[in-house]
Amino acid sequence: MAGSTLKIQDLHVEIEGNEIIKGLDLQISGGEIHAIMGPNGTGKSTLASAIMGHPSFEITQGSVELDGEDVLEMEVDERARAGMFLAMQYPSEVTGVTTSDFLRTSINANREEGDQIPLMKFIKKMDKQMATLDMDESFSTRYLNEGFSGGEKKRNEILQLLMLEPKIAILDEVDSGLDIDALKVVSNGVNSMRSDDFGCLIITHYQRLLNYIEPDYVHVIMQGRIVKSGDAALAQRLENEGYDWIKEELGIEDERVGQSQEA
Ligand SMILES: Nc1ncnc2c1ncn2[C@@H]1O[C@H](COP(=O)(O)OP(=O)(O)OP(=O)(O)O)[C@@H](O)[C@H]1O
Repeated sequence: MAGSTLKIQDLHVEIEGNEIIKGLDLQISGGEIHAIMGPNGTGKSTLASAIMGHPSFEITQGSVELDGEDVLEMEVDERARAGMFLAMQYPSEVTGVTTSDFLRTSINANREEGDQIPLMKFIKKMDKQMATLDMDESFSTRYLNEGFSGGEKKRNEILQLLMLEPKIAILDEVDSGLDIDALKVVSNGVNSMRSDDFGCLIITHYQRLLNYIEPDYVHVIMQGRIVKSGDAALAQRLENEGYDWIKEELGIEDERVGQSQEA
């Protein structure tokens, strides 16, 4: 079967009683790269966390389905096993667990008991993907993200993407903290995943990343909803003109950071 489809309909998400996502619709299918952009505090990371099942975010309305299966009924590990992946904006440091052990355990957790990845196959794959990402092999034996620089953490998130080969990935600001060379390397890594079996949602503030990973669709989120969609040219316009023209079009006077407000 070619590609999976993640379908989000009328999603409403609250945190501590504050509604952040207010009726969001989005569909991502295999073969498609979507980018989502929007001012600070408009709910981009909230959307990513809610889709992946972070317990702090309460979904009060709407649905998220992967190939017709109710994602919201799944535990976090079931979502990963179903083929969903999140590269986090702020990856956690995990002392005592090496990057290599983490990756092997994660891959095997997504496989059936009798189908665990053979050690040599795993090592070969990891070496290959670390080379793709221009990562020194010493990272494999370091504790997960411990003492990694901001850019190294982001590379490590993409290493997980390449190793786990999800059907649908959400990349939350993978470009933040990357130097220019690293941006290209990370983009090449993401582009190497491009196929009909892979759909991707890229959360970013900067058009620059989208020069390297060309999106099929660009969406703008404001006030917890997608208020505009287009192609790569939309990202270019945002880069040149900012968000004011969209606010004017929609009659949004003040996008206050961190406050619930009515549209
Ligand atoms: N754990 C939390 N407790 C309280 N409020 C939260 C929490 N997490 C997020 N929020 C609030 O939810 C709103 C949306 O945050 P979110 O991180 O989703 O925005 P964002 O669009 O990803 O922002 P940015 O572009 O700055 O990364 C913000 O006002 C934020 O302060």
